Amino acid sequence: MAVFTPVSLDDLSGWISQFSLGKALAIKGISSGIENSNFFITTESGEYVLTLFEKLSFEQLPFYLELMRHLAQRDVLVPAPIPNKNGSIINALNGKPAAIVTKLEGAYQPKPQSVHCAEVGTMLARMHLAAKDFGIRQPNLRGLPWWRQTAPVVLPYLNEETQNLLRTEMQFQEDFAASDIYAQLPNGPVHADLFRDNAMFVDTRLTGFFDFYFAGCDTWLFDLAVTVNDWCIDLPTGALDLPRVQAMLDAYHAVRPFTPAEQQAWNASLRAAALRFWLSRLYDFYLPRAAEMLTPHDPTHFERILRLRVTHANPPLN
Ligand SMILES: Nc1ncnc2c1ncn2[C@@H]1O[C@H](COP(=O)(O)OP(=O)(O)O)[C@@H](O)[C@H]1O
Ligand SMILES: N[C@@H](CCOP(=O)(O)O)C(=O)O
Repeated sequence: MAVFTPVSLDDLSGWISQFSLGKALAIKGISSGIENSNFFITTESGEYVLTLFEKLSFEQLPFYLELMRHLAQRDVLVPAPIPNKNGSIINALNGKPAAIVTKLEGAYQPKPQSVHCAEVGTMLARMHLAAKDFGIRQPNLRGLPWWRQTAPVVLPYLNEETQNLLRTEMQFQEDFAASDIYAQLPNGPVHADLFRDNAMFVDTRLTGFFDFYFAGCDTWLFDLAVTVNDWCIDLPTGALDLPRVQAMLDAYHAVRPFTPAEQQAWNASLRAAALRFWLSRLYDFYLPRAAEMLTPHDPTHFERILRLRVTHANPPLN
């Protein structure tokens, strides 16, 4: 897995002349992508990542790529899209919209420690602040309206007790989204999928966040909750690891202090973040797309996390 649309060095050599990157020297498919065709490319100017978008269209892509450009220009560590000589960052290659972005150094950290979580907390807060004045607005396409559509579709596949959990949580989240507290939460463009496999490290130094293709406008707290629910847990049980949670929250707070409304909304946001990925994993598990070649992610992981966030006291925001 998986390069869906092949690109040869010959294909690249002609196409790359529209950029000021010099001649193409090498191209190598990246096997780990699941949505797009990704390649490491080497040109006379250095190493980059080339992505051919398999599902997102020319009309949909500007939100994601312009957001990355906006963030990179403000020194947030994200891949910077490279413009062609006309300034365009999205250009057709082999029939697909394509983009070249800078290559982040390092590798993803499968077993993050507090030091990694602190780096992520700092950069996440910087990213939220830097995205505040981004000009394009798109809602989180995996937000409450999508949960409303998806919950009834997956419910028939669940046993009665699990159906109850899903129904109860949906109602809880409807009430939360309609509350005065929710209306006071700061929001803006967020990554919305900042799992440990979407950030690169060299040792303990964060080199950047990538895979912005679930980004959209949502509360900053939701983004932090998604991140904590993946980076700061014991993977087999889903239980929060307090030192890592504290490291991430402290680092975030030092850049962008939490508001009183956020302190009250933290628990509900951790639950919302668990629900979002439980639903998408249930959907992919029970209703896989026809051409899907992947083993779907385990939905019970986020069911466990949701149950824990509902029943256990979660560390507060300070
Ligand atoms: N800018 C980048 N710098 C370095 N590596 C990258 C970059 N973008 C993607 N990659 C590598 O490509 C892999 C697949 O990228 P990803 O965005 O997850 O693809 P997909 O959206 O197809 O799932 C990542 O796991 C990472 O190893
Ligand atoms: N992080 C999500 C899956 C999103 O897919 P990605 O590989 O493109 O990040 C999950 O774990 O369910």
